[in-house]
Amino acid sequence: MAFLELKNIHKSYFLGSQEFPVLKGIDLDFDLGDFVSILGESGGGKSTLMNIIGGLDRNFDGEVLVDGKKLDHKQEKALDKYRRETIGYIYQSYNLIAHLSVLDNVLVSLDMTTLSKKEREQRAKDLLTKVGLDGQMKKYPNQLSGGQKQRVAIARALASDPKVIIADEPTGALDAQNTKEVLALLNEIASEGRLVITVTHSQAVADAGTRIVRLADGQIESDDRIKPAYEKQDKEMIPSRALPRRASIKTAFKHFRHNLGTNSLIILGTSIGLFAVILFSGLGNGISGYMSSQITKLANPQVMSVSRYVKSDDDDSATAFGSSTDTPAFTTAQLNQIKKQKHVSKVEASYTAANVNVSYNNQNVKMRSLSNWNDSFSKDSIKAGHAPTKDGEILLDQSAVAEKFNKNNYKDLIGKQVTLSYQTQNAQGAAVTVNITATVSGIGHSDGKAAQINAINTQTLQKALQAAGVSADPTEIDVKVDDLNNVEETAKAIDKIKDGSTRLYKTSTIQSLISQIQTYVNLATSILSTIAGISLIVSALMIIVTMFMSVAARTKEIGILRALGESKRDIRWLFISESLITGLLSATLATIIAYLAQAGINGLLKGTADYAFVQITSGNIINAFVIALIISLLAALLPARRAAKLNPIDALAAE
Ligand SMILES: Nc1ncnc2c1ncn2[C@@H]1O[C@H](COP(=O)(O)OP(=O)(O)OP(=O)(O)O)[C@@H](O)[C@H]1O
Repeated sequence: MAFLELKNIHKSYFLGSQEFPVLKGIDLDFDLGDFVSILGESGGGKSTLMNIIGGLDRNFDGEVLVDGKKLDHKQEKALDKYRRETIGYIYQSYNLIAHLSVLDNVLVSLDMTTLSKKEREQRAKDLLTKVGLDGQMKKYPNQLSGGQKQRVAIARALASDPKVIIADEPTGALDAQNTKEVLALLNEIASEGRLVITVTHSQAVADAGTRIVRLADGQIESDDRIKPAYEKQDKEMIPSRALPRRASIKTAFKHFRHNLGTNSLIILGTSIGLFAVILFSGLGNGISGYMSSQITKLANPQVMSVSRYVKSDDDDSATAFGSSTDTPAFTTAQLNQIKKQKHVSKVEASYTAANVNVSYNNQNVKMRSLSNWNDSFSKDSIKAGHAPTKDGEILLDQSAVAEKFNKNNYKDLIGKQVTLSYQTQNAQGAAVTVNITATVSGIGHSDGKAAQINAINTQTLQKALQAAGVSADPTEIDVKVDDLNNVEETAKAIDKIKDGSTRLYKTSTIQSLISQIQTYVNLATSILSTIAGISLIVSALMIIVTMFMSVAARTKEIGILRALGESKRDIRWLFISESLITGLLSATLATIIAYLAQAGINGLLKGTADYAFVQITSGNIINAFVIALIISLLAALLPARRAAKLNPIDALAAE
C-alpha cells in the first residue's frame, strides 16, 4: 500500500456559473523515499494538485488517502493536524516571515511539536547548519540572498519532521549553483525516507528526482520511474501538538516589536485616555476624603442635627434661630420624646446666627456665623483656652475673628470681654437686635476657609434672646447618640416618629452629609472620567484600524502559518494577543504617568493644605487595566475574525 493515494481527483474553478475544470480525474500513488517531480505546462493544474495533496484545498471531488486512511476534507481540524504533522512546504518565493529572524522562522514550525524548548532550539540550529546557514541565524529574511532564503525555507519545512515535503517550483528563482545545491538537499531529504513531491517546469530539475509525472489537460499523461526510490526508514517521527497559546503570544510580541514605532504611538494615545481616567478617580478619592476629614474634624459624628419636619421644606439649610416665623420650634414634650429614644444620650438646643458684629477694644469684626457650644463640636476644634461651658463665655474663631483683633498674639484675647450684636426677627416678624456681652474662654480652629468655629455658651445666648424679646425655643436640636454605630439607626427611628399620620422630625447626620458630599464628588468624578473615557473610543478605533491594516499587510504570513498547520483559532489568537499587548502596555504606561502626576500634584498642593488630594487606589489601577483589556479585546475581534477566515490558498497567493 502506498503512503499517499489520490483517487479520481476532480477540481474545477467557477467564474460566476461558468465552470473551468482543471483536474479531470487524477489517480496517483506516492511512496516514502521517492523524489517525484510533477511536470506540466503553465496553468496545467500543478499547483492546484499540490494544494489538494498538502491539505490546503478542501473544495474538490475524489479521495486522498494517507497511510491507508481517508483524509476527511470536511473536518478542518483534521486537516490542520495533517499539515502540521505530515506536510512540509517549500515555495518558489520562499514565503519566509519578514519580521522573524532566520532561527525564529524555523522555530515557528517547531512550536507545534512536543519537543522541549531546548530541543526545539537545538533542532532548529542543527537544521540550519545542515542547509549551510550556520552563522546566519540571527539575520532577518531581507538580509539574505535568494539561495539562502530557500535554504531557510527547506529547514523550516523539515523542522516538524514531516513525512511529505511539497516543493512548488523550489528552484524557480535560483541560479544554477543554488539550484544544484537545493536539488541535492531535496535528494538528501528523500534519502531519509521522506516523500518529496516537487512541481516544476524544468526537465533538468525533474531529472534530479526518482520519478516524473507529467500532467496535461488536467490528466496524467505519463508516469515514469527514472531511478529507484530510496529506502523507506522505519524511524519514529517527532509527535506534533496544537500550537500553545504562549507561542502565539510570543510571535505577536515579536511582530509588536517589529512595528514598535507605530505601536508606541497607539500606546501613547491610549495611555493618555487611561491616565485621565485614573487621575480623575484618584482626585475624586482625595477630594471626598479631604471633605469628610474636614467635616469630622469640626463636628462630632456621634451627634446628629434634628429639626421639625415641614412637608414643603425639604432642604437642610440652617434657619436663623428664634427668627423664623415658619419653622416650628420644639416643644418641651417633643424634646422629652426624642430624649427617650433608644441610644439617645443627650439632647441639646442648637442655635445658629449669621453676620454677627463683634466689638473689642473699639474694633469691629463681622462673624460669619455663631453657634451655641454643645456636643456637636469636636474637642479638636479648640486651638487654645477652653470650651465656653460656663455662662458668659465665648469661643472665637482663630483666623476669622481673633487674629483680626490681634494678628500676632491672638491668644491674648482669652479672658477679655467682647460685645456682640446681630439682627433677627421676633415672632411677629419685626426686626430686633440681640446684644450679648461675653468673655473669651478659648480660640476655635478651623482652616479659616470652610467653616468658622465661633461658639457661645447656650445659656448666655438663650438669656440674650429672651432679653431681646425673641423666643428661645429651639428650631433645631443636636441629639447625641451613645455609640457611633447607632447613629444611622437612631436617625431612622427619629425620622419615623409620627403624630397620627404627620411626620414630626427630620434628622441630618454627619454621615449622611458626608455621603451626600461623596455622592456629588463621585458624580463629578464619573462625569470627568467619562469625558476622558471618550478619548478611549478614539484609541479603540485607532487599534481597530491598525489591526485591519496589519491583517492586510500580513495576509501572506497568515497563509504561511496556516500551511504550517496553525488553525483558525491560532490565527485569531495571534491578532488578539497583539492587541492585548497594546492594551496592557497602555495601561502600564498610564499607571506610571498617573503615579508621577499624583506625586507632582500632591507635592504642589502640599503648601496649600497638608493633604494628598490625589489618592490613586489599587482599585483605580485594576479598573484601568480592565478597561484597557476590554477595549483592546473588542478592537481586535473583527480584524482577528477576518484574519482567521482567510482562505489559506488565497492568503498564500497575496503579494
Ligand atoms: N482561485 C482560482 N480561481 C479561478 N481559477 C483559478 C484559480 N486558481 C487557479 N486557477 C486556474 O486554474 C488553472 C490551474 O492553475 P494552477 O496554478 O494549478 O496551474 P499551474 O500548473 O500550477 O501553473 P504554473 O505552472 O503557471 O504555476 C489555471 O488556468 C488558473 O488560471
